[in-house]
Amino acid sequence: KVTHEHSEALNQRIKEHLALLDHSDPDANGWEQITEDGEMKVYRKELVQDGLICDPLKAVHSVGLVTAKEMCHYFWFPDVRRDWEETVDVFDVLETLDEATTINYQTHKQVWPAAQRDCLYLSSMVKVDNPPSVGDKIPHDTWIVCNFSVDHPEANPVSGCVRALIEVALICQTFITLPKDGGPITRDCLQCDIIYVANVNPGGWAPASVLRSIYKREYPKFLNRFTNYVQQKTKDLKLLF
Ligand SMILES: CCCCCc1ccc(-c2ccc(S(=O)(=O)CCO)cc2)cc1[C@H]1C[C@H]1c1ccccn1
Repeated sequence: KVTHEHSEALNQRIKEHLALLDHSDPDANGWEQITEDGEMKVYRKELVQDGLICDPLKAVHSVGLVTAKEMCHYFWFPDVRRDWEETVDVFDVLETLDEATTINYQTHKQVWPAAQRDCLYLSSMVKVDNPPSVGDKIPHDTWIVCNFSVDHPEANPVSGCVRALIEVALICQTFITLPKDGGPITRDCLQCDIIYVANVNPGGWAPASVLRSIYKREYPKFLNRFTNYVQQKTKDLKLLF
């Protein structure tokens, strides 16, 4: 459905990201694993575009106690961004396009010797109907948050920042194990499978070694911090499907 000027672009990106749900073996087609921490595996590809390091990043994870909608809600919801995002300085919502779509401006903490980066992007949370089912597991629900760079007339960029371009998706699927005793579904029955992809173009020069070490350090940290945040935030709340 078209509700705003970016609807077509958003629907196109969602379609492309959902292709990841075929759970094609991440170890295949060129992905190199850079970290493994329990259920979380982080992969990258080495990609240089116009002399800039644009390594695509992909992480797969599986966490208990939360639903796909809860994970995507807290990833999308602007009001809680500061609770879990620690590499961002300025964060503003420039425009709210509908109840699940905003246009955000943010600056990232500078990483010496590179110039500080900022991002201007659309962020939308969408429920995926009839997702491609994977193997024998049938997901209870599938949600996606898509963050991708757009222009906006009201962006008032922080001077000195280099504009980074992002293409990010968080795809979450809830799997429920019904309790043996036929009782109500509790958080212990939940398993949320996550696929996170991030394509960040730094927008200007940054030393390859610095960028690659940031990515290797920051993405696993962010995924652990964010998933722990959602488990804590939801532990005493009603399950949100
Ligand atoms: C010299 C550094 C050049 C690149 C800087 C940069 C820009 C944007 C981003 C980024 C932008 C959005 C997202 S998100 O998933 O949509 C959530 C919303 O914030 C995520 C990461 C990352 C980085 C790189 C720091 C690197 C880095 C990696 C994970 C976390 C933080 N920083």
